Amino acid sequence: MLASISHKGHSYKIDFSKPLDISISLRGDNKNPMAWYLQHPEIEPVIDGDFIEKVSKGSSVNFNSIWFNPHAHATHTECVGHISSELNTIQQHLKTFFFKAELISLEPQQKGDNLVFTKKQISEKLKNIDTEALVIRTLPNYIGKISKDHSHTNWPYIEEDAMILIRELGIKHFLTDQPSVDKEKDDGKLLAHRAFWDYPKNTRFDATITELIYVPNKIEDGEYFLNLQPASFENDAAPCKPVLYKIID
Ligand SMILES: N[C@@H](CC(=O)c1ccccc1NC=O)C(=O)O
Repeated sequence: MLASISHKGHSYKIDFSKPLDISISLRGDNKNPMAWYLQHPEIEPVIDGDFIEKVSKGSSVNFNSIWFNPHAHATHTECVGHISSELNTIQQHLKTFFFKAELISLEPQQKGDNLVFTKKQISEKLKNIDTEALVIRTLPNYIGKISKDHSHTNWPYIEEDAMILIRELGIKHFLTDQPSVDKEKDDGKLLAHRAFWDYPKNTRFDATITELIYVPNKIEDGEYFLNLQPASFENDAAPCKPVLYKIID
């Protein structure tokens, strides 16, 4: 299914039959990725007395309850509600779901004990400074990311001035394969989150950060259309299925 898109004075073609899924599927065992010191999600049948709501146990339906945390377990999209004292939900603030996007792959730089993405790296690699969404794939990229336990790993993070650049370029949606854009243990500073949303000075309520994506190696760096589709949760964050579409011409 081909679609022709007119966007900011340019014409593009994409093929809806060729989605490039950059989400991680959620599962109820320890092959699920984990962060923030939680154990894995649970997907378990409802139990009513002696009766287990599972077809293989005599029920007419499979009827599972699911326990998970969007920030720790799922590809998830968050809004400023993640760091604000007042309630701001992804359902309230994200109102459109298609964006022009650029995917770049970056190897974080060692600075002392930390691995960081710098302003220089991003400004050198980014081709389209007009992009609405920026997707960063961390190098090295490997399939183990879809079941990694990130807790206590001090993952690579975005330096504050790099995030200020991203905001100043007008990029509204930022996607990363790390559990956070910030350093794991930062005494609550959350410098990149605050810089991205410009919170509390000039808050960008419609801007989002999507974490714990996985971008398979077969997807090349470049420009795409992005369908960013978080589930309809009245919460700061919701599980999300971001999908890229290659631009055909
Ligand atoms: N980096 C913060 C902690 C933090 O961001 C956090 C801690 C526990 C559970 C979730 C967290 N952030 C989730 O996005 C700190 O060290 O205070």
